[in-house]
Amino acid sequence: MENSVPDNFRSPPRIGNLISGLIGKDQIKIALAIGNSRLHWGLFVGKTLEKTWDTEHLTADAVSPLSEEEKAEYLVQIVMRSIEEVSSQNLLSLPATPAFSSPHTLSLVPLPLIVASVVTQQTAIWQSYPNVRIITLDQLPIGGLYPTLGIDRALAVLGAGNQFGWPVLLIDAGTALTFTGADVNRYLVGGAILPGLGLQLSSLSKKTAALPLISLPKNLPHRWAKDTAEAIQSGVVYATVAGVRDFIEDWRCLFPDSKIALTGGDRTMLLKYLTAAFPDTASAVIDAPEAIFWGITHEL
Ligand SMILES: Nc1ncnc2c1ncn2[C@@H]1O[C@H](COP(=O)(O)OP(=O)(O)O)[C@@H](O)[C@H]1O
Ligand SMILES: CC(C)(COP(=O)(O)O)[C@@H](O)C(=O)NCCC(=O)O
Ligand SMILES: [K+]
Repeated sequence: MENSVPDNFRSPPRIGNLISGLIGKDQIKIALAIGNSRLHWGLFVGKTLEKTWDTEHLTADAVSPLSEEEKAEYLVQIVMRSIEEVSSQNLLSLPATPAFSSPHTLSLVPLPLIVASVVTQQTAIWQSYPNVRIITLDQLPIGGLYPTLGIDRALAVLGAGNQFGWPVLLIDAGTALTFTGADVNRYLVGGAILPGLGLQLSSLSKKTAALPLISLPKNLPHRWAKDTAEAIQSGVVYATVAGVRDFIEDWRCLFPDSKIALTGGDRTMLLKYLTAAFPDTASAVIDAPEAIFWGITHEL
């Protein structure tokens, strides 16, 4: 996705026929969950989540020179271009009807956008979108939230609880690795935050003279490494899975029948390591890539 003002910014955007037909019907809503690494998009038709995808953050430099009107136009175009990109990959499994051929100018009919963000600078950019709603903690049907809790954590635990049942522990393997647990009354029990797998690796290389930037291993590595890259992988992976296991097992002592759901960009790798190291613990974990969007469903 473009990160600067597109060349053809002032030209009318091209719209897929399918989508343009649905716009007039007021059925499509776009959810944008802004994490610390990237933007997470969800396309809803009615209350059904049809598609999710990720893109990069927008840069403030691309947006700040624009007037308010231009910002609005630019953001509408960003949304539509993004949808076009994913829709060319077989976006909507909806039946096409003749009504879908009616032309719309998107700048006149911006799709409703619902934003949940933990990145203030990115929130500020999206506030210029003409038809935006920003979800805040006080709107969520979940008790015991503290004021600085990340909206991503609150929505994802809500979504996982609604989908799988309560109590629930939601583990988000994103930029940060977070645990968020709620009881049978949809009341926040509490949680924890540590650096995510990617962040552990990048911070080691950024804050040391000798350590290179290493990527995550494809599988559970050897624990007792004899070169630097493998030593970093071992340290990060074994310490993280041990910690994750400890949080899960402690939660299961408190709530033996609880569901445990895993989301976030590193969830597949984390689950692979956990499965190899602690199969019993891992077998209780449910893959839930869309947890935050299930939480947003409630807000549509
Ligand atoms: N295509 C990708 N781009 C960026 N990060 C990715 C990608 N695929 C997997 N990841 C992993 O996802 C992690 C970030 O998780 P994500 O849930 O996207 O973060 P956030 O919600 O905090 O923006 C990174 O640490 C990285 O290892
Ligand atoms: C903990 C987080 C940084 C996680 O963000 P993410 O990794 O999903 O981008 C975010 O939820 C946040 O800024 N939380 C505020 C502090 C709290 O939840 O207590
Ligand atoms: K996240």
